[in-house]
Amino acid sequence: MGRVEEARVSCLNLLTRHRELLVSTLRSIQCLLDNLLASGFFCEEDVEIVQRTVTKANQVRKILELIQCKGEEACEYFLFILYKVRDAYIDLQPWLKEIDYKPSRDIGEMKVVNTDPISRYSEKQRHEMSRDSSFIMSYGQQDETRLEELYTDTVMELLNDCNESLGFVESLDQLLGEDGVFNPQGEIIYVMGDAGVGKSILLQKLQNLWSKKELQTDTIFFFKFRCRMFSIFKEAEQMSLRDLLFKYNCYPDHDPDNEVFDYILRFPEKVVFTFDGYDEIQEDIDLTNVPEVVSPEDKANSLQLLLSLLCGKLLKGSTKILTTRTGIEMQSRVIRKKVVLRGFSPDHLKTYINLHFKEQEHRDLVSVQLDASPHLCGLCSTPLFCWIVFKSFRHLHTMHDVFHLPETSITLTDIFLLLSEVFLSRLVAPASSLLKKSVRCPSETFRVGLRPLAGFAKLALQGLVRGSFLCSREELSECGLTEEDLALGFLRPVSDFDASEAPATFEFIHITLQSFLAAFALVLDEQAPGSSILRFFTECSRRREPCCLPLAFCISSSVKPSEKKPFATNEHLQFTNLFLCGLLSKTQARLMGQLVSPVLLKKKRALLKAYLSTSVKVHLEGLPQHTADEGKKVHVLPHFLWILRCIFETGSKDIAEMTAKGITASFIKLGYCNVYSGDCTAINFVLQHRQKLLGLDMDNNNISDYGVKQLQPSFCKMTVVRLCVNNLSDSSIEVLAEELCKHKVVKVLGLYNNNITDAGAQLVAQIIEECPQLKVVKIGKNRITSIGGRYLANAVKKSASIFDVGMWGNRIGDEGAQAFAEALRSHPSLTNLSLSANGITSEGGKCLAEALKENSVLRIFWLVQNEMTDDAAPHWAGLVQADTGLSHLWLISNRFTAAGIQHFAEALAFNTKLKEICVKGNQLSKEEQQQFELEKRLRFH
Ligand SMILES: Nc1ncnc2c1ncn2[C@@H]1O[C@H](COP(=O)(O)OP(=O)(O)OP(=O)(O)O)[C@@H](O)[C@H]1O
Repeated sequence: MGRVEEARVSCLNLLTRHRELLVSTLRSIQCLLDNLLASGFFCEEDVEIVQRTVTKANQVRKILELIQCKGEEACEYFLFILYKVRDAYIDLQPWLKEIDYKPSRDIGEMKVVNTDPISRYSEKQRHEMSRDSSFIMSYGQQDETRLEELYTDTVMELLNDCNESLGFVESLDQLLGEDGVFNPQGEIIYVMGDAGVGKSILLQKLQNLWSKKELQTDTIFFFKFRCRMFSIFKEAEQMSLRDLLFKYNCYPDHDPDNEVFDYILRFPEKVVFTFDGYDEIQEDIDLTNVPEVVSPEDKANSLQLLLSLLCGKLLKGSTKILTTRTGIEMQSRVIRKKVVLRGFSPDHLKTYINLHFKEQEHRDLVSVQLDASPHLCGLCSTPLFCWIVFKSFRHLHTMHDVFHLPETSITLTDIFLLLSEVFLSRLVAPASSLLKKSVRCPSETFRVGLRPLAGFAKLALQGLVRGSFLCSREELSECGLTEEDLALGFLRPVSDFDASEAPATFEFIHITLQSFLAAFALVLDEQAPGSSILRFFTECSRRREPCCLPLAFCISSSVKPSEKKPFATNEHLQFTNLFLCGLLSKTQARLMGQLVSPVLLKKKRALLKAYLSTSVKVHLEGLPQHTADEGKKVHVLPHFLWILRCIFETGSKDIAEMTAKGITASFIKLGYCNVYSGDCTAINFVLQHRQKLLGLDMDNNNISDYGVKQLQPSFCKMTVVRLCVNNLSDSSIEVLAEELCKHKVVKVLGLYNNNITDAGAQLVAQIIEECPQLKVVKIGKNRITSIGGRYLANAVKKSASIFDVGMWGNRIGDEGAQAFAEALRSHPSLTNLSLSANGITSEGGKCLAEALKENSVLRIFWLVQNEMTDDAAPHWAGLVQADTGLSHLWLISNRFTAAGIQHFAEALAFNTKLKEICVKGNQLSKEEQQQFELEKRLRFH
């Protein structure tokens, strides 16, 4: 008997032998019946017989009975269905594997149609998601762009739980994968980013890829939610998990036995959720009395369901991507990995220009204008602002033939005025092509559009005061807005899950636009007392702790949120303040003077000026200061940055001058303040008025080369320039070298963890050589090889001021080490040097040890994570024995064995100055390590 024949025989037998298993496990009966009928193994009557049988188990028994009567081929086809429709018969897959089921050639050619509810539901989701995600949101339903025609990658950085960089995400697949997971027990992929940086678009792209099966994942269900949607559900409305998934997302058709939901509960790892805009959850939900949801059947408040999903009380193991504005904190224990979006890099920006403008002429025009303005480039690194600028450029260019982007000091207010002008220009749009080349006159456009503009502004302000991003038709008409006004583009409808009626709920196309319009309302309001323009300043200046209460509540039910507004984030209010400053600036006086009484405008401007002139001083005085080597040092809060942004927006030199005077500290720490390149113009705007020298620590921000260019005029007074972890390339170092070498006041230069190569290292070497006060240089974790290492070592050799050099995590190798050895021989000032993680072997190590014997100044030396072996050990032991003055020697994680380490142990007896020598992480057993520690202790005490 041939193999095929054998297999056939075994199929029939198999069904008999494993009948019990099949009866107890088989689900999705309908799919079996559909295929057996379509293939002709069953007739209509067979199907009816099965369907007439009452319980599922009996239905399976009946099918088996019938199929076995039909013979071997039918039995094999039956198995083939189980094999082909994997998702529906997932429980039987291990069994098929165990019996080593392989379809015969004949059967393998037969058709199997997947009519299983689970697969159908997945297909339905893919279909709907493809439809919903294919276009970038429609602005005023006037122009839609296909996602794939405009989507451009952005910079995505992985962070650990302490917000330290773990590198960059290279592809969207990687976002879902294991890279950067710092807490495997955590459930949430936490994506943070500033306003308009592209969080929603990123999710949309993921959804689109999944819908086309182009995302590397074996998940079969995808549920997308916008967090602000949870405000649509009435507080009193109780719903179950099933409702949330099916009623408010996508309904499974033809699923009489609830197989889809059962499947989701059984295999949560097959489900992806995206929750967009955690920061947008509204504030007035009282969580205190809501019970924790742990059962998928229980009804609960929708927000409670959301929180239970997020922290894994429901559907544990499902993939959850949550986006939020930067600054909203969440407990690390529920976070699996953290990603921060940094916007467009210069290369991304180029790609985006090419996608956005089809005409080469426009591409060239925009590129030239951008190249001329690093400030504009900085703003355009935020995709939303970039989109507005480009869209306005295109629109105004077509309408008026010639249009240039605003040049030097374009502000965010300018950008949103431009967007409003584009929207309002629809009211004055030329009817004939003759008028097409009309002269652009923004004030006329705003004057004509004042009624709807004032209406939208009022609506925006009302929403902000209420803490709401959504508005109803009634609210629209209360603000005097008509159906036609909707077509201007400021608002878009929100799906309220009842497609049968005209949309009843609307939202502004972007929250930042709502903030802008709210500021407009504050300026336009002639009734309220002038001082009411400052209402949001007062609210924002109150210091808040980062909020993570809702999830604390989820993790431990004993924690009760004490604050009434647990989700509050005030960023949209900060934006309103910023736009207020812009609208009241002198630059906009002509435009605004046409819309509001000039007297009132003047009064409001005076109030604002008085407030801003003192606010930095007041803010700084309220912060703890301490005195360090560099003088009075203060670590500011992000609110400080907002004040600077506001001051820049006013464009007032007077205010900037007063602010600069108000900074009494000589060292400001702006680390982890979320400074992005566009902010550097604001910082520079104030700092250029400062007379005295200043240290500025801007480590761990998102400054990039554009930002450094913006700061150029301020470097002349900077004694401390700390720009670690800021995505800088060599072109930033060019700017620094030019300025720092010219002014020679710099004492500390921090460039750790950027993208500096040998060319940049050569420029840093120049700074070391030419700046006589420079003491500290941190340039670790860049891309410096032996070439750059040599430049730096030669510069260090010549410098008489430098005492601390950090080179950790480059690739200078033995050649670089040898150059440093030369520099170290009797160096007069260097006391602290790190050459850790630089690929240095025994060869380089020996040179360093020998050179150090002639140096009595160096105190601390780091050679951690290199590749030295035992043959270098006697040289280091010799150094220890020479008792040069070295107090700390770190040789952790090299390749010394116990034999090598023995040299150190012996040398210790001759040393009087060493306070620490650490050799952990070498090739020592636990006992050998303990022995060394013991000998160390004997010597040190
Ligand atoms: N990767 C991208 N490629 C092309 N355009 C983008 C990209 N990201 C964002 N945009 C543009 O910027 C606009 C705003 O982006 P998005 O709504 O995703 O920002 P966001 O980070 O969610 O902002 P917010 O926090 O204020 O809600 C988009 O409508 C789109 O025009």
